[in-house]
Amino acid sequence: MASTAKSGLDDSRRNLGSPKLRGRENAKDTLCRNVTIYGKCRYEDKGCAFNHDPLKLQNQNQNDRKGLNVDSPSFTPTTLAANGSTPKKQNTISPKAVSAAPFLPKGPSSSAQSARSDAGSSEWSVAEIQDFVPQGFDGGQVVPLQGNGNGVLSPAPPYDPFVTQQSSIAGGSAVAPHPVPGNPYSHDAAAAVAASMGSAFFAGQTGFQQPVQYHLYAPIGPHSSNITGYQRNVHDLFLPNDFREELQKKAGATLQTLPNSSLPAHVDYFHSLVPLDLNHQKNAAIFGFPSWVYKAQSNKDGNFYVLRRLEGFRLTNEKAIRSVQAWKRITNGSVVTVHDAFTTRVFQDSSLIFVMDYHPLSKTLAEQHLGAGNRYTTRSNAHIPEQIMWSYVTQIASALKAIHSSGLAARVIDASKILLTGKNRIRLNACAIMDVVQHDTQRSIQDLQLQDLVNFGQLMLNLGVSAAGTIGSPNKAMEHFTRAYSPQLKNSVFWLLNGLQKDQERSIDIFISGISSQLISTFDSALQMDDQLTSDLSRELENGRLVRLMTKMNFVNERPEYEHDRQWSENGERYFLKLFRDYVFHQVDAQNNAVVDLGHVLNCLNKLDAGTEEKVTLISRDEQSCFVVSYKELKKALESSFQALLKPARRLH
Ligand SMILES: Nc1ncnc2c1ncn2[C@@H]1O[C@H](COP(=O)(O)OP(=O)(O)OP(=O)(O)O)[C@@H](O)[C@H]1O
Repeated sequence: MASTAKSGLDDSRRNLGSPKLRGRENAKDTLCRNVTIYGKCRYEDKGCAFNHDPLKLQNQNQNDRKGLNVDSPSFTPTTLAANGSTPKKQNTISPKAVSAAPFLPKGPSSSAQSARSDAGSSEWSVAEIQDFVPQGFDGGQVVPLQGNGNGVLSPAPPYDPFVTQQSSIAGGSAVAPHPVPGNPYSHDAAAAVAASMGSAFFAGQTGFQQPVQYHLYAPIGPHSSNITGYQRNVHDLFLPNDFREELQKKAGATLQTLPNSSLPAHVDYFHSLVPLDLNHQKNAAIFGFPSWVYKAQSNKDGNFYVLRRLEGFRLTNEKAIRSVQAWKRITNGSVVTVHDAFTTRVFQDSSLIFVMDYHPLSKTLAEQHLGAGNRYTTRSNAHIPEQIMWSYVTQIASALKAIHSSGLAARVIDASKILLTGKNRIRLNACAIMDVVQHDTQRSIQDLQLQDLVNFGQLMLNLGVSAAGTIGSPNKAMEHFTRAYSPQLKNSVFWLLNGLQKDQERSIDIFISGISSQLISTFDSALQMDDQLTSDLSRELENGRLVRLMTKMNFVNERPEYEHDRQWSENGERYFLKLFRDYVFHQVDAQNNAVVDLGHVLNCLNKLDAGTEEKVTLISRDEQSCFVVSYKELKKALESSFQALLKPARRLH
């Protein structure tokens, strides 16, 4: 870190956002952005005023900085008292009297060890904070994230994070594949890091070392589109839009409330009931009692559940409701989990309530494919493709396998009681209910399980012929199904439909063995989906890290309670952090327009998080002071300031 007053200002300021001084006369000192992004500039010989030789520019920058860098002899940081007392306050910021310099300037060769011991002597000690020690990585794998990170302005229009993918690609994205001088993400930097750590790192393979090199964006595959680095854009850094939208809508639905509702305020340990039924006409065809479905929040854990109410049910046998215990143990991806069951009189009748998992914005298969309800389905039923039929078959088979092997039977396999909770993701929704309401059935469990298989076949048949409208006889339906689907699917469904014939042994296990080849392909689709989600998740991982970093910065910057405490806000580490905040977020272009460049922000924050040796020139708002600090020093400053906040006893007053 170095500071200087006006003397060396003009040279260093060229790289920063002062509109007054960043005119075209300085363009020769600025690397042309076309060179950065495309490797060359078409207008190099046609009057482009910017610099086209990165090497020359780098040398020149190094020469320029000699008078204004961490090695500047004029810089003498005032060390703080060894006993940790408050350092003396200074009236002005001058290179000789800047009062809070906890870290001594380091050359690139200084070791992490010595940096720690130096820092340890001051009030702002960060001895407990580990220096960033870069670990080896394959720089060739990394697509560098590089916006306008060095503060250089170029003739290209500023990067607009809100542009669409196509226009961003055409106009040059904020993400460029070419390494720039001093870029820690480049292959060269990686090689230098590896070299500085010695060959032992590679030869010895000492294993994974901490802290990890976690500031690099390593795109996690598989990558379906074959695009090159410069075509990547800001959308690649976040969840895909449609996925994000889906999650946000689901979150919105989960939090939806119903003001002035006539429903009871509390049902046992639940409150905030919102009805999910689409129609007011209830039929009792399935359970023998009219049923109502509500979303509700639990008092116990704050989570949202679905309450299915069976109106007018009178519990006569305690054992009946205890049968739900066995259902609570069924955890299967294709079954809506049952949590509890109880009776209540808060609806002014005797009602039986089942507590189930809530899956926001789900529809029933009947609503999706059979035209039931009118909220979602306005068009005629579409033919369900064979792949989707197999996906449904696989999921229901999986659900039945879990249920039957627990000695239970689903008893209701009906399109209106199967939930579609995501793209082609279905779950059996009415489990456990029949075991309570028809507890004293005379049918054996084997019989009920065989009936499950028949109901399963009937459901698939109904779904398969839904596009053909009402088909009179079962034979006609089978004919239609035979024409519409492959022999393997037809045979599987017909095998299920014959379930009650005693000519051969039947069970869900036998059925599953029969469709094993389809299971494998559905399993593969599920794995691919899993890969896709992992890849999407990894993008948010980096964003989460940067949010934490920005939170830290904002905790430290410009705290109102320290407004008049010069030790805190206008001197030393906090002052650099404040200027750094301006450097990251508040730059303006030559026309005094705000630079809205997400690439620049991410670039700076990642370098800060990694604590790179790269230096950045910070200028005060009144343009009276200028500092050259490395990201490593900024990182230390941020950490020590944050640690100081966490230790009230050590605060300066
Ligand atoms: N566990 C759940 N999570 C989220 N939504 C659910 C859940 N269970 C049911 N729903 C929704 O509640 C609504 C009503 O469900 P219900 O099972 O009563 O279907 P229905 O079409 O009204 O059938 P019926 O005419 O037999 O009552 C459906 O839109 C369904 O998507």
